[in-house]
Amino acid sequence: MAGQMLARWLACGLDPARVTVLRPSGRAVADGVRVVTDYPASLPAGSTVLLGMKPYQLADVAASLAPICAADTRLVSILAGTPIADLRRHFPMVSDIVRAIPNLPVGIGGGVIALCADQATSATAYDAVDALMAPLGLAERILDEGQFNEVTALSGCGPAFLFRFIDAFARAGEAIGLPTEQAARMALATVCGSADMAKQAADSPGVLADRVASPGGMTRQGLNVLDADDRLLKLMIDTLAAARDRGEDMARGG
Ligand SMILES: NC(=O)C1=CN([C@@H]2O[C@H](COP(=O)(O)OP(=O)(O)OC[C@H]3O[C@@H](n4cnc5c(N)ncnc54)[C@H](O)[C@@H]3O)[C@@H](O)[C@H]2O)C=CC1
Ligand SMILES: O=C(O)[C@@H]1CCC=N1
Repeated sequence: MAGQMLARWLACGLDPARVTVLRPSGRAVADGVRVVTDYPASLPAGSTVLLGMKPYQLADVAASLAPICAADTRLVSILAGTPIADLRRHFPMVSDIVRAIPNLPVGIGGGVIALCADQATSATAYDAVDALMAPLGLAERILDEGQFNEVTALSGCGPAFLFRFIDAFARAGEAIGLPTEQAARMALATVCGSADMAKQAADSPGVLADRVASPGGMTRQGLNVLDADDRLLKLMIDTLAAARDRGEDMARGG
């Protein structure tokens, strides 16, 4: 995930010489970006540190990273299910901490980045992190951190659910008799065109769906299947709730 963010920042003109990536593998990241496998003795003044490892690694990483952070270090965490209070416990010397949840399309500038900060983080630092996210896509401030697992389920995990939908849509086309490749191509183009249209339309997607349906026609018959007993809605609610609940487990150390 962090690699996608960095790729977009670099594509938008970030000077690679200003970036250092710490990754145990030491594998190169991008031209001009320094990769290290161990922590430096100190961080440059006013550094912004992006935590992009797995959530369960927080304590291990903090044990080495916290001692080299200073009061002017700015910390941005993308660790799912990891509350700001946990970050504060592991990085007591850092005052500016922003919790963020990006999603994978940030790599092409079409992402969604949820942001949250507590009262200890300065407005200037929060604004700066918000501005940093601007080239990645839509940055949304979440006022109540208690909703962060819900947000993560919707926008952080969302691309996976939508990719699964596109795949199922294409396979359904194949199942009713279309050639595999053609069904995949047409399904994806239909999703992209519909998403673009929904973005530009004054009406909600719910209204647009009804507009496709000619009275007594084919679309209505299909919508009746999706709508019966709120089948699709219930499936989406169950999907997001399961993802949200996992975030709550992770916040409890599970
Ligand atoms: N995959 C996604 O769409 C999203 C992921 N996240 C969060 O991003 C984080 C990473 O997830 P992914 O990118 O999916 O996993 P990943 O396995 O692709 O990336 C993990 C990264 O951590 C680095 N790493 C491993 N051990 C480390 C250590 N000891 N110190 C420093 N770096 C270390 C690895 O080099 C690797 O680049 C997680 O905390 C996840 O919750 C948040 C939003 C969306
Ligand atoms: O699966 C996960 O836990 C992370 C959080 C959002 C997307 N990937």
